[in-house]
Amino acid sequence: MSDDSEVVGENKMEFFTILYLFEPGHEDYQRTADWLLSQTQHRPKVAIICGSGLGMLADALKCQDSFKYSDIPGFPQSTVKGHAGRLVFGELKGKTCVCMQGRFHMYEGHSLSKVTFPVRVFKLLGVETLIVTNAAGSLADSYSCGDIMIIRDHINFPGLAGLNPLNGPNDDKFGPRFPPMSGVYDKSLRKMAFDICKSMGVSQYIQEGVYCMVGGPNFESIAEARLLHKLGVDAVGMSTAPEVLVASHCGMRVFGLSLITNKVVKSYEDNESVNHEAVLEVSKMRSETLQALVTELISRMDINNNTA
Ligand SMILES: O=P(O)(O)O[C@@H]1C[C@H](O)[C@@H](CO)O1
Ligand code: HPA
Repeated sequence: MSDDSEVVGENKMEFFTILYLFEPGHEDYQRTADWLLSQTQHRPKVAIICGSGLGMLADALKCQDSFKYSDIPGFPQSTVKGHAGRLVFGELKGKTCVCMQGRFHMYEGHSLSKVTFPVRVFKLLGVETLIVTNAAGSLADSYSCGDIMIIRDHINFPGLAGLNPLNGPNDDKFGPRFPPMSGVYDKSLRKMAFDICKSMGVSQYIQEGVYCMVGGPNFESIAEARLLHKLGVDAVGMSTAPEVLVASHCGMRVFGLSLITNKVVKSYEDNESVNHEAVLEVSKMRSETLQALVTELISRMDINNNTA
């Protein structure tokens, strides 16, 4: 007969085992991918995830096939303003792409496997490169509102605290149990983006730095902002790291951009405060530059395009 502590331990295991039964399995991702493949002739090699207010990135796609998230079997729903909730397939300078107009955030109540569900579906569609974009607040003193930060690396705060989309049984068909996270943001794509910005004449507001994901939905307190600043964070937001993690786990190449929509308040003397409307307003301000940058980056990418 086991003592009480052993019984508690056993129950705990059972709880987590039951919990993971409700997580998507390989057949769920496959079902969604098969449905999409049956609805469009496009066979994308590049996927773009649009951050808050950045859905216009999809407007550049030609010969579009577009699907509301609510019509896609297994897809979660967007609930945040500035995230339209549409998946758009199309051609960009001869390269086939799929673009998420709206992403899923943990604070909306989605589990991290739901937040990252589309990324694994993209993998099954044949996507090899993921471009992530987000709206973020800056901690770096040298950054200004409207700057575009090429993401060099990230700090995944929820991940460090044990909230990880790869928790639970590992699906070896996607990737290894213990994936490395160093060098995830592709160096050659980052260099290419810098070169493009130079030729576009916009280098003065291009930065490169470290993005930090926090859980949200609240913006940071001043003490939290100071902590992040001390940790070397350049920009903070509420997304991106889980998507990048899952993309890298299944072998995708990753490139990321943060649009600096606000400076995070770090001083008790500062009476400014941020709000979502202001974030969306600044996103609009840089939409053309971001679209031109992403379009040129994709057009220069070495992609083996095969259309169905
Ligand atoms: O989807 P992203 O990361 O661009 O959205 C940011 C973070 C919050 O969802 C929202 C705050 O305004 O914008
Ligand atoms: N903090 C967190 N997320 C954000 C911010 C911010 O200041 N701005 C846009 N998304």
